[in-house]
Amino acid sequence: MLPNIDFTTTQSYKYLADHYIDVVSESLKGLFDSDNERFAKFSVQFEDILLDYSKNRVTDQTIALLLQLAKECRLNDAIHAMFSGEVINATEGRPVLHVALRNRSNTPILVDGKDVMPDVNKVLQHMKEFSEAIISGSWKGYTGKPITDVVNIGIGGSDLGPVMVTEALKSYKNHLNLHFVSNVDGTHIAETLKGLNAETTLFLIASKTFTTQETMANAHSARDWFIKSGGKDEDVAKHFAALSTNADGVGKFGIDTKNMFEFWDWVGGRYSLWSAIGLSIALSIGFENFTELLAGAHAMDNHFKTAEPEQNLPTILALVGIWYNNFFEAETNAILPYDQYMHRFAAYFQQGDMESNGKHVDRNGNHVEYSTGPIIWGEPGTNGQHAFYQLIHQGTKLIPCDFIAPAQSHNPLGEHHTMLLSNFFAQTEALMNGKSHEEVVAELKAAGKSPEEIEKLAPFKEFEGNRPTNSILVKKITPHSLGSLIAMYEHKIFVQGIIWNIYSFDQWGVELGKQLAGKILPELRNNDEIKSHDSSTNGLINKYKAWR
Ligand SMILES: O=P(O)(O)OC[C@H]1O[C@@H](O)[C@@H](O)[C@@H](O)[C@@H]1O
Repeated sequence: MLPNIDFTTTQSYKYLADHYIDVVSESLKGLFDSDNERFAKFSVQFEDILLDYSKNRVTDQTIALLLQLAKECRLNDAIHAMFSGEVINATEGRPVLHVALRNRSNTPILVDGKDVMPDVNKVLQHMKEFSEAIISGSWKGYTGKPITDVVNIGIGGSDLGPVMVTEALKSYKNHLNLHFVSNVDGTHIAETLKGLNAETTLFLIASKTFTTQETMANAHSARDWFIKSGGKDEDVAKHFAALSTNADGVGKFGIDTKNMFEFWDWVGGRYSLWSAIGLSIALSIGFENFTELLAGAHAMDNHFKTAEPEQNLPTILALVGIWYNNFFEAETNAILPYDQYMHRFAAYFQQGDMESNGKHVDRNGNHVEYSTGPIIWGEPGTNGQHAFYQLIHQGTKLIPCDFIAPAQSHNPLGEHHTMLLSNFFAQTEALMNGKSHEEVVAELKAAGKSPEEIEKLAPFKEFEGNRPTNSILVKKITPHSLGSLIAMYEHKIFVQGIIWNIYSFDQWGVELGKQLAGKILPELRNNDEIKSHDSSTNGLINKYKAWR
């Protein structure tokens, strides 16, 4: 059982609310000036990942109170409940065990009294054999040629993780060309299939439920294309594999169950890249590297489970996030990787975080009276600097940012990486220090501006500063460190969900739109005038019918 505590009724919450009044008037610059030990105090390292959270609007007391909050919300009990396979996804009646998928120590994890590890290992073995056969070319297509292209068809959690990881680890990639089709917009599959040869293409139909409209539509179109290109029904087995929990659905689609890679209902879609859903990753970077990704995540799991809260990276990140979300009333959290390979990292955690903690009902079914999950967004640096950083620096909104950068580049080209990192360091410093009126005046004076011009221009050139950031410096983005980094954010989301007393592992909020689309679809199949909806929806549908 998860604890069930309204965090706003805890003693630490009340202290934090009072304490906030003091901290809000403090400047980060001042906090650094008055404490030489600030970096040493407010940074933690786990393996090759350094989290520096010193550029946050926190004091010793803030951190102490936040840690007390975690304690009062019985975070440790919640962690124990997850890792021991309790049914913590109560609205779906399931345990939450993505940690079992990467449990490299193989210690038994029980669901309904049965150890899940033998099944986990069996699927991993299947993934190993299959990926090795495809990569080596010993697996042949229907005309005897080796596979050159792999198309993963899936959406949401069955797409975002594999896309993000295969991009982030592109420098580990082998000769196979990877493609991802997610959108039901026919353009996505049509454009992808354009350059492909059916004889050498492998489709992975990735869907936990094997009922998702988009994925099923794309899978059928892929099958039609395959048959039209010359493949026969009996050749489908050589070119289609399924990654799913739904064996019946897979069978009905016509995929040989020998080519089905199973996972289980205790794996949430947005936590499934560690499961069979990761097959495209294993194909792209090889099974050894895939297991390194799992090992990195497992190492972070152990850290999360055992490290003291004040040394615990996911816990610290979560608590600092709560400080901004619930006291400063920050609405968003930007994730800004200074690594081009990680360009889908923020998009990945948009689902990871927002589908998990975008909930307004607590674990008792009551409407919460506090803010829950933040809006997650971001793009890689330095691109973002030339796009939206203006608002982060000088806008009216407080945007806590996570800056992530590798110390070592996979492409050490001239001075590029040094330049990239100089921006990484400069941005967090600039956001913290800002630029005072005096500094702006001195600068304008030095540039030869008149006193009138200086007076006019100065306000526009000033930066208030005091804008908080986390810096996450990683030695190098490897399968191992990336695994740890992803798991760190996953557990951050978990901790926040525990404190907000919400269920982080269901996603009922995606259902209503699906239901309505199902109702509207048949209405679009004829040319009758539609009157059954509100005037806006009727008007739009009828105009669409007139224009199509
Ligand atoms: O993997 P399948 O079952 O196709 O689901 C794909 C996605 O569907 C969405 O509606 C959400 O429920 C996601 O959590 C899920 O990842």
